[in-house]
Amino acid sequence: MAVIKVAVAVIIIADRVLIAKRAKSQHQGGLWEFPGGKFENGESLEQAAQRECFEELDIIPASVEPLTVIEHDYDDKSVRLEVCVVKDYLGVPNGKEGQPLIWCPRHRLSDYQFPEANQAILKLI
Ligand SMILES: Nc1nc2c([nH]c(=O)n2[C@H]2C[C@H](O)[C@@H](COP(=O)(O)OP(=O)(O)OP(=O)(O)O)O2)c(=O)[nH]1
Repeated sequence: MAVIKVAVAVIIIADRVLIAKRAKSQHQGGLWEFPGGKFENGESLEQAAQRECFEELDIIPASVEPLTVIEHDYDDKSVRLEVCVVKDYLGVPNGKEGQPLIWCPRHRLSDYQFPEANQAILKLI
């Protein structure tokens, strides 16, 4: 199975993390996620995270720090999540694709359901 390479941005400001709800129609739909999406040709993690944050949220990350890489096989897809932490950005976050957004206190993240691959990220933040 081809591995889908995904840039994932964990946006943390004042101990709150920005999470978004995936649309029902998407892979892993209905679950909460960290903003991000598939890499385009030749992009670095910083470039992909900046593009996805702008496309999905109307913000431009100003600091992008690599956090980890997670490889995970779902039944129907294999993903490689390249995860970064964003501690500063330009703009005001807005769910441009109609996706619900929540600034979740870090200690409340366990109240939300994330895709299985995210468990490894949740342990690190
Ligand atoms: N963005 C994001 N994707 C995640 C997370 N956890 C996780 O397993 N994924 C998986 C779900 C999808 O299979 C893949 C991301 O694909 P996507 O559909 O969001 O990417 P995209 O916005 O570029 O997609 P597209 O609709 O433009 O095709 O990574 C996460 O926290 N954030």
